[in-house]
Amino acid sequence: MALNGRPTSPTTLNGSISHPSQGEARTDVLSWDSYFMATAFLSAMRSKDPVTQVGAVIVNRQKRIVGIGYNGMPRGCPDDQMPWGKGHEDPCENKFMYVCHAEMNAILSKNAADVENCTIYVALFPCNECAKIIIQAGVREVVYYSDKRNDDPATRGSKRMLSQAGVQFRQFIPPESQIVIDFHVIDHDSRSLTPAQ
Ligand SMILES: O=c1ccn([C@H]2C[C@H](O)[C@@H](COP(=O)(O)O)O2)c(=O)[nH]1
Repeated sequence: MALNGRPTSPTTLNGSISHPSQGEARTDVLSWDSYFMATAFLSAMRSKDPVTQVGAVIVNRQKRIVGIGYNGMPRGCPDDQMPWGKGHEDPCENKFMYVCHAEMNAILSKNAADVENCTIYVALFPCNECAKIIIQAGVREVVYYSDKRNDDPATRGSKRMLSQAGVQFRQFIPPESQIVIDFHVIDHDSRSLTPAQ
């Protein structure tokens, strides 16, 4: 079964289809791209933004995660005391004045000396301000999921800068329609992640 060319069966923690016998390695595991993009979306689930939740994950050349973030208020600015709307005539009453973007948070949270030559996985194509930070940090590749703002000046400017700076960008096309973590089907008592049969 396929939907828009994609398989419809969800990828679950135990793998979706094959059940190799013991002694054989599982083969239908998540690809690296799916793994990191799913992690970016998991991070986005922490965002308090009521409209758009963005997650970002930075991965080095050894496939290690060296930074992760989501869009949110700056440290020390309480979420419940900051504005989350965007329709106020006073810019200081709109979220845009304050929210730190996911990409910036991922870069600033790095647990490595730097993020030179890393890849950043992002739920949404980075805006122009994030592109500046990505370029200046030495990130060499952007993998994005949504390009829904491709007509916005912020996205057009971003693509212009990334292209000029030699930062590659490509869209992630998910090979699976879902990645499911269903705690109810995970067998607590088993040493494998295979649900109880
Ligand atoms: O590259 C980006 C662009 C935007 N964000 C964040 C900033 C805001 O919290 C939302 C966008 O809000 P809208 O109400 O959808 O305009 O997304 C980001 O983290 N990275």
